[in-house]
Formats: sequence, structure tokens, C-alpha cells
Amino acid sequence: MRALHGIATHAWDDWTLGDLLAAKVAAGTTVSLVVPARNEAATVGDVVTRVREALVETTALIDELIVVDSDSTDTTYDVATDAGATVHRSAEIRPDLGSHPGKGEAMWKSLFVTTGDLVVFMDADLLDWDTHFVPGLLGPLLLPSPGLEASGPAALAPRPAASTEVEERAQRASRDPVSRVALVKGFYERPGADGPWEGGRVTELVARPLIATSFPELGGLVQPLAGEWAARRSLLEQLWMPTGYAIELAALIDTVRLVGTDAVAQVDLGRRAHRHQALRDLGGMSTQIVAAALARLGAREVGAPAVLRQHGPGPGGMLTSDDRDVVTVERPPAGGVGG
Ligand SMILES: O=c1ccn([C@@H]2O[C@H](COP(=O)(O)OP(=O)(O)O)[C@@H](O)[C@H]2O)c(=O)[nH]1
Ligand SMILES: O=C(O)[C@@H](COP(=O)(O)O)O[C@H]1O[C@H](CO)[C@@H](O)[C@H](O)[C@H]1O
Repeated sequence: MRALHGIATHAWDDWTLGDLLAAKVAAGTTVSLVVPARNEAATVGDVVTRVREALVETTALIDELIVVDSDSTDTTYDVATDAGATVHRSAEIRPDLGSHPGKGEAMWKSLFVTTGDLVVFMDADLLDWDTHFVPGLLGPLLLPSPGLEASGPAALAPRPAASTEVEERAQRASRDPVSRVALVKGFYERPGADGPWEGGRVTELVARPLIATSFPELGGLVQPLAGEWAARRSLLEQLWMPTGYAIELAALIDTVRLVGTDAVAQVDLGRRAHRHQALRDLGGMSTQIVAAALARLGAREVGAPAVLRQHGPGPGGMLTSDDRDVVTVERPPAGGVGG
């Protein structure tokens, strides 16, 4: 483990799957995997099937595999169900609380239909990834320091039961709130249209400048917007959650304010490719992220409406303007919601 500008930084194979399984059992810790999915019928089946087979059936690292169908208009619900996930429609979770569109809404609602002490989030549009993402993200939460032995490419097949030292360390970590990491971000090589490190357009053009100017304590995070991350439920239930794409950055800002940078760690997961949105659609995502950041700086009212005006060629090539209402609503900490 090393500190990258104050952020504890690991590699996914710092731990063996056997050590993590032993630590999980020793501490009596449960794990939920949540996949927020909107119109991901093309890829959600692969994500669910491979994680289920490797980490639910072959080894019991995951106790609950949940897909939250976020207002999909394709066959996401059926594909995820057929792949073996427990699928909930976001709007049908606690309907008494109403429903908003968005990824953050799906993740906030997931807290009402999961029970895991640790919650792992993964995107549903992954194209180049592997199941080691999950144990990698759980490593700092189950065993805060690297595994006992220098490990080579850790096979996902379970190793012999880990030593009692691993179990003792896991029990100490689960009891010691002071040293506990509470949120773990994945990072990876993110290929884009123009090269192996060209992915993450909003990360490079919006998140990093916001961090540089206003949240420098997050400067050590390689992929602050990574959709693959994990956290303790006890933390997640204390966080205000933007209902849209600002969820990742808001969670980092608020976690550091709540429990300090020592509570945040990151893990190198290797390489991750996903389906890329069109540039103009990232305008809406960017607006949500900027709005949440400004709200946290006291420069903007939480949830105030935002209209994103974009321009481009219309019918016949005439220049037209398109106004997009951007939702910046935030959900209150789930832990304080009754019922
Ligand atoms: O309203 C939404 C928008 C996105 N997503 C999911 O959130 C993840 C990341 O979204 P997206 O791929 O659109 O973002 P990108 O990775 O392109 O930044 C994916 O699993 C989406 O299906 C969601 O559940 N609800
Ligand atoms: O990192 C980014 O810039 C955006 C867009 O990625 P690409 O430019 O399409 O590779 O993707 C991330 O940001 C979203 C907002 O936080 C997350 O929801 C996504 O999971 C993540 O892929």
C-alpha cells in the first residue's frame, strides 16, 4: 500500500480471495453488490452472470446481487433477472418516497432493498472489465492493510483457509472505527476514442478542475468519478445523495468532510472500458456535477433548477438552440428516512 497525495492506494491483487473470504467470515460482515442500470440490456447480463458465477456461487464473497432498474425502456429488467440478479425498479422501491430519474436515485433507493454491511457499486455498461473488481474494492474494507503474502496474479479460485492472523486483523479492523476505511474507489486505465488513457472526459474536464480549485484534498484520487466503488453502509446512510450523476463526486466530498481523507482509499483494478455517451449528453452530467459541487461550496442552493442550453445544426443545417432541464435534486441521508 502507498499513499498517493494522502490517499491510501492499493492494487487489486494485494489481497487473495481466500484472505478476503476468511476476513469476511471472521468479522461476520455481509456484502451487497448494487448495479444501477438504465437501458443496459446489451451488457447487464454479462456483468450479472459473471459476478454471480464467480462471487456468489463459486465463492460466497457477495451475499446479495441487486440490479436497480432505473426507468429503463428496454429489456434491462428481464435480462438482469434471467442472469440471476434480484431486480427492483427504482420507482417501485419505497413509492411513498416518490421517484426521481437518475443514477444517484437508483443508488439511494438501493439502500432500502439491501442489507449488506458493505455495499459495492458497479456500472452496468462495462465492456472490458473482470470480476476481480469486486474483491479489489472490498480489500481495504475487509483487510485494511495488504494481504499477508506478496501475491502474484491472484486466482479467483479460493485458496486454503487464511491464517488466524488474517482473521484477527479482520476482527480488529471491523471493531476499530478509527482506523477503518469507509469508502474505496476503483481506478483503471480508461480507453477512449483516441487512445488508452483518453476515457473519462467529464473526469478530466470537470471533476479534476473542481477538485483543483475547491476540493484539493481529493487530488490524489486517480478516478474520482469511477462508477466502481464500495463503502460501508454506515457511511452511505449518512450521505446526502444527488439523484443524478453527481453521486460519485458528492459522496467523496461529503465523506472527507464527515470522516476525513484517511477514510478514503483507492484500488488499481487494471483496465475498464464502457459504453461512451455522446459528448453533448455529458453536458447534462457535467451540469449536475458542477451544481452539486457549487452547493457544497455554499454557492448554489441544493436542487435549484438548471437549464443547459446547447446549440447545434437543426433541420436544414440551420443553427438551433436546445434547452435541457437538468435535475439537481438531492435525497437526504437514507439512515434518517423513516418507514
Ligand atoms: O438515469 C440513470 C443513468 C445511468 N444509470 C446507470 O449508471 C451507470 C453509469 O451511467 P452511464 O453509463 O450513463 O455513465 P458513463 O459511464 O457514461 O459516465 C450505468 O450503469 C447506467 O445504466 C442509471 O442507473 N440511471
Ligand atoms: O469519468 C467520466 O468522465 C464519465 C464519462 O466517461 P467517458 O468520457 O465516457 O469515458 O464517466 C464516469 O462518470 C460518471 C459520473 O460520475 C459515473 O456515473 C460513471 O460511472 C463514470 O463512468
